[in-house]
Amino acid sequence: MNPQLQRLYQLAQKPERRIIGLMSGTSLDGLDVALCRVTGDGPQTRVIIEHFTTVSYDDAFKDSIRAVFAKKQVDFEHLTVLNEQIGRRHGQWVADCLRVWNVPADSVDLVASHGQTVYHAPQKQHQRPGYPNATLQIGDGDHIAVETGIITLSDFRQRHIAHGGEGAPLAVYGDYFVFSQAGENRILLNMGGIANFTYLPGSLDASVVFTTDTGPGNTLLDAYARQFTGKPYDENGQLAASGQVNNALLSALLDHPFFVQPFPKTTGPEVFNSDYVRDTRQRSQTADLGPEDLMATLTQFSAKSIAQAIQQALGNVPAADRTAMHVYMSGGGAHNPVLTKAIEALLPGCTFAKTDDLGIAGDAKEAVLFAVLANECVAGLGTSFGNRQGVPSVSMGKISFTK
Ligand SMILES: Nc1ncnc2c1ncn2[C@@H]1O[C@H](COP(=O)(O)OP(=O)(O)OP(=O)(O)O)[C@@H](O)[C@H]1O
Ligand SMILES: CC(=O)N[C@H]1[C@@H]2OC[C@@H](O2)[C@@H](O)[C@@H]1O[C@H](C)C(=O)O
Repeated sequence: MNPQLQRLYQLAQKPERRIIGLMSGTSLDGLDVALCRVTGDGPQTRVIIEHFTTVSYDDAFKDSIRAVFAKKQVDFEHLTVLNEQIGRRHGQWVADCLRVWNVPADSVDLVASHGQTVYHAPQKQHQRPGYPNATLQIGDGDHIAVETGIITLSDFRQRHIAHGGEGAPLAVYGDYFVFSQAGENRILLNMGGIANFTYLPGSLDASVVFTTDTGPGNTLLDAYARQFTGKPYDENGQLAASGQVNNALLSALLDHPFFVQPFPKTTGPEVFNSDYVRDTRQRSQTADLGPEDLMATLTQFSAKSIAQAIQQALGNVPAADRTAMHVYMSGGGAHNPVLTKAIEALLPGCTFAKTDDLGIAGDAKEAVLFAVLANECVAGLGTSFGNRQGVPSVSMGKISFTK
């Protein structure tokens, strides 16, 4: 037997696994690295984060990704070399982190890598007859395995699609396994570049667990903060706080087919980008809006589309479960008080906290998710989510050996 297969077989039987989860999201801010101790599987999964850091991307690396990111037409050679480059860099950064943390590579069982999404194309969006849902993450896992010397799982989204999903949101699996609480109805709301949420019933019934993207989180805020201030984001929502929401632009922004599509649904910066804002400003005759008012309006747009999606989705939840909904926020948007306060004001029936209050730092949550998915892939017994659309009952991830 290939000794690496033997190693995989052995680590699958361990009572506890040390897994590094990696996430590089749509904000292109950097690589989130979470070293986790994972025990159990499925709803018995327990995670302790031993170390967490974000390795920031330098401007040249960001620009190199932006050259292909969410673009219909790209330089194909650049995309090809970037696939290898991202894999290699991510692997090197993991090796650097392990050195800084003083953790020997051979004490780590697995790396679980999301890679970099470069294009997300659900069928509802691309509308090409005969073509399925599609999504593309690059940063090949073989490089990570070779650079770190650790067996690596990657490319998690494809099996979701092969089983009829849109390849996202995958957060639902980690949310259900790690954050479900008997007797408490929870919404786990993540606000990255794009926002999504998971509904976790206090009954713990996997067959009613629900997930969807809601639309933009920070992606538009970042694009305009970059343009207006030269900084990567609107820190603490300062610029937005100094402006007024323009209702004409807000309603025009909310008038997009994505918001009337049935749940569950996914989207990305392919749809919600500065071209969309520019066209909508022209359509609503708000092209002359100043930076502060535009930021205030875009922040309210994210808040409103998130709150609206939660309200609409909860309409399908049994009335008895709709009460006392506890929302736990995570992702970079949870640091933006203008955004979080707007959401709280729009959902007066809910209580609000952060996933940090449940023991998982909101900035680390998505990296932890991939550690949980890798744990499930090698050691999971399989959890049935019934026939819920968007939550196929499958394991995910592809395996890269180190040699
Ligand atoms: N103090 C802050 N004030 C305002 N916004 C902040 C702050 N800190 C972080 N953010 C926002 O959070 C973003 C990063 O969020 P995060 O890392 O969750 O996104 P991501 O993982 O790339 O996205 P996705 O979940 O869509 O893949 C930043 O680009 C910024 O918009
Ligand atoms: C295709 C893709 O990368 N989608 C991301 C993105 O960022 C947030 C939202 O859109 C979510 O659907 C997804 O990531 C998280 C980790 C998810 O799958 O749950």
